[in-house]
Amino acid sequence: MHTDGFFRCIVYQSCNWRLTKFETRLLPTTMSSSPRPSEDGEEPVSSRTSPIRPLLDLSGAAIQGSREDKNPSIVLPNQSEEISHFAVDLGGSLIKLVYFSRRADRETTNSGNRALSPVRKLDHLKRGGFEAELRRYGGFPILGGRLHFVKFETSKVNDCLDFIQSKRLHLCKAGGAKDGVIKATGGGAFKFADMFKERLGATIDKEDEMGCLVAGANFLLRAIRDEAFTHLEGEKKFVQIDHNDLYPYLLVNIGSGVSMIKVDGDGQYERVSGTNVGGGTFWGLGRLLTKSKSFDELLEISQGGDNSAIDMLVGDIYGGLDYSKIGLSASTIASSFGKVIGQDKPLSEYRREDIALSLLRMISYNIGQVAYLNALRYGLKRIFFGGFFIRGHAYTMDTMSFAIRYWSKGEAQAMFLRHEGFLGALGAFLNYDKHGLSNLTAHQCVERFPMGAPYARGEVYGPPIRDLNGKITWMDKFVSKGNEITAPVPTSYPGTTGLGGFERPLARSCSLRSDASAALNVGVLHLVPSLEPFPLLADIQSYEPNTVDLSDQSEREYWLKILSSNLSDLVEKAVASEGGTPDVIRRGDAFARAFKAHLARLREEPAAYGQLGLANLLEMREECLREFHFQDVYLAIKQRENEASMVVLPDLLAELDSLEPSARLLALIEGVLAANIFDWGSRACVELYRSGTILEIYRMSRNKMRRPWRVDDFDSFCDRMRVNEITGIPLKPHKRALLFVDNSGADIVLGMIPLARELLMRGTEVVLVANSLPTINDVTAVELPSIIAAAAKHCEILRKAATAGGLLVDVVDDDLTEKDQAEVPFLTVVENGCGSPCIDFRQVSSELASLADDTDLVVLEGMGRALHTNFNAKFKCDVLKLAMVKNQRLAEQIINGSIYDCVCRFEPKEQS
Ligand SMILES: Nc1ncnc2c1ncn2[C@@H]1O[C@H](COP(=O)(O)OP(=O)(O)OP(=O)(O)O)[C@@H](O)[C@H]1O
Ligand SMILES: CC(C)(CO)[C@@H](O)C(=O)NCCC(=O)O
Ligand SMILES: [Mn+2]
Repeated sequence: MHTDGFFRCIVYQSCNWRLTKFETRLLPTTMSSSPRPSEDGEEPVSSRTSPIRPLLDLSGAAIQGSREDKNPSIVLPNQSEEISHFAVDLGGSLIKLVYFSRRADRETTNSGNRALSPVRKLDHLKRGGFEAELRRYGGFPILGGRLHFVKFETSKVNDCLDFIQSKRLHLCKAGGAKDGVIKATGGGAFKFADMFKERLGATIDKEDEMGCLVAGANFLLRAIRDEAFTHLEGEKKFVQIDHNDLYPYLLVNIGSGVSMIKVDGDGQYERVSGTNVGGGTFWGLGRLLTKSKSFDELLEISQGGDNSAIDMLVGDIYGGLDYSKIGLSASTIASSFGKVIGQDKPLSEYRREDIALSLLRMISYNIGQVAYLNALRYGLKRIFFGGFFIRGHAYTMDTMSFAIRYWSKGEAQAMFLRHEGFLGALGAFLNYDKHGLSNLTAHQCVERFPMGAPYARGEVYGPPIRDLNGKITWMDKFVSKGNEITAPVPTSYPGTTGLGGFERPLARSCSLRSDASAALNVGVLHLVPSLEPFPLLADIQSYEPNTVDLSDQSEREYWLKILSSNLSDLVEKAVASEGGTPDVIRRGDAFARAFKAHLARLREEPAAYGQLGLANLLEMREECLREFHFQDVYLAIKQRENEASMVVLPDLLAELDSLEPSARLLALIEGVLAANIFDWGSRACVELYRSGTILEIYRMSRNKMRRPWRVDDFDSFCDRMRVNEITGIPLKPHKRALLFVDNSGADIVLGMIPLARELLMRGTEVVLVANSLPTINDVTAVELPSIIAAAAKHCEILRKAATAGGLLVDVVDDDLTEKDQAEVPFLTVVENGCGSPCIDFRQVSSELASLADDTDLVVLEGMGRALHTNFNAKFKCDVLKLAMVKNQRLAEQIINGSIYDCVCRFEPKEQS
């Protein structure tokens, strides 16, 4: 949504249309003022869903309306609403389906505001923005869209075909797919080929199973940040994979049977071993022996088992003693199921729980051991386990990790993959030509965990949901089911003496959830080609956006509690923001349930969605609101505060202009800090608003601005900003400053805009960097131009700079001569690519990234951008971090201070 203007250019370019004719008309970026809700409740439009570089059907495309229009609409009459294609892995036990979707706008409308100046756009294009990108991606455009993961039991292949038909996946030709051809792998690609032809009229294009597994694993390890993890003694740890040091590794895919593949690079692999004792063996034998109805039931009952009732232990043979000479303890399993031979008992006299556990341990240890031997054989240190046998089950993973660690004496490491069972399907999917997906990297992938979609999380729960209403209804059902799910299943640890060949694996968090909730481990993967790492980060490898790591339990609890306690207030505002009708109330309710379910899930399994930081939590809340079509909860508040602040602006500017340069700079920084108090995301501040008007609070806040602030680098900043005492001309003016702005109202109007003006006066080009999508009361890139226009009415400098920057093209500015134009630095606006109050500099809009070259000052304003995230981030240029701390705990933690303390941290570019 947020790069419409750019989008259009790309579309034309990639189709070799002549761009010049429409160029000037099309260039102003326009944005629809808020994210458009999707018609299908399943897929909310996301902040990071950028529509650039899609494969669109442009036949019959036409300009709508008058050609004299500044921003004519383009109609794409033949563009279907959603372009999808898919690939399947038809395995012995399960069918895995990966499908792609994107919601192409039927027409790209031009209503709404301008977020980027045409000048900025031209600039970017001149730099060869998209040409360079196309080159980078080997000439193939990358699709923006979403990848969904779904699985079915192979015995229910008809359900899978129904699903494909209901989603009309087979009718799509995008992604280089040939008419009626489906990429498929696994044995079923052969077995079910006729059935696919009959039911769908589609031909199966068979892809080699091993090649697909490898392609899928390599893609995941490269493109998904928190994909691989270790699991030892109940503890899950995400592993940051160094892409330059990934190969060689051993891939062990535990499906029905097991394949072991030595992987040396992209497309370079060899299947070195396999074993027929695999997932099918566990489930098949388990079902026979325990009468379990489902695979998950079998796993679940194993948790209440004691395998010493079934297994023959070393102690059973050695009269209770260890066989210490060869390093075996009495509790080592000497022979799985061996105890049974001496007991003339029928099956019914054994506990099914005990049988399930014996079986699980037998199979897991065996696979672990064979894997280890193969790793040893080829000198491989890393073993990645895939396949649905793992099922994200803590005990299974612990057992296998234990085996690997034990046998390799700690030399080799077992790692697991979040998309464990989807490797093959993903690999087959990547084989579609020309979608360029294989070139995607982690910064272009954003994983989302939508609630309420019956088939978005790897499982199918019901018929496709067609609209929001259906989704809400489904939410009701999900949550009533979810209540059972999210309550941990009591797990009794058997005080067994019969604990395996190794010490007993301690799977602490091994309460097993039913499918619905466990499946949340796989989200919907949003592919956003227009995201890039911010080039001014000092070191992207070591960059960690989150200041506070929520892996500490009390920390996590604290923030989860804050989010829960703020929820009812938020829902109330959300409902009011959309008119408060009974329908909206229902929607608000569904949002609250969904978000509570997320929180409950995280409480239970903190690593459920990958590594958890506060930024992720806050973003999840915004995403969840968008999922239930809440567009901009604080819109009315933002507008009210903007207007109230604008009234004060002229007096403030006059007051500032009466000061000497250094006193003025201080007043400006004080102003930014004081105005940063207006934060509807902070509970403490919301309490304040109950007792005062905006101006009263602002004045109070200003009066409290006594230096030294808790973090106070003002002197050093002031020094960097020194001016010639006689002429008043800055000694070392910055060339370009990027101001990352925070809240609407006083924050932007009385804080950041005056600071921008000061920089402009000093000859520095200023770019205001704001969010692409609404979040709390933060100002968005779409809203900024009109705020600047209003401010420009009171200020010549702003007016000239904004006109020069192309922000005020609608205002005919007769006073601005060409000479003026050349002299005045630009004031422009750019969106950051985010929809949350925090910023992860590994994933920003390409427009923002393209501005890095000439930037020598970055100003990060506000708690979210400068404290929760990026407080410790290092940049390649001068950086000023300004924020008022509006949370007591955070103040204590990061600045050893207290609530309402201020941070003015200046880190000059390191002189090389
Ligand atoms: N809901 C489930 N139903 C059946 N098996 C399951 C389920 N969940 C996990 N499993 C386990 O996963 C195994 C199947 O894993 P996977 O889908 O990776 O293999 P597959 O592709 O079907 O088999 P193969 O590759 O050998 O043809 C089953 O044998 C079983 O052990
Ligand atoms: C036959 C396949 C490859 C089918 O996915 C798989 O089930 C497997 O690797 N089985 C193990 C066969 C063996 O190597 O003994
Ligand atoms: Mn398989």
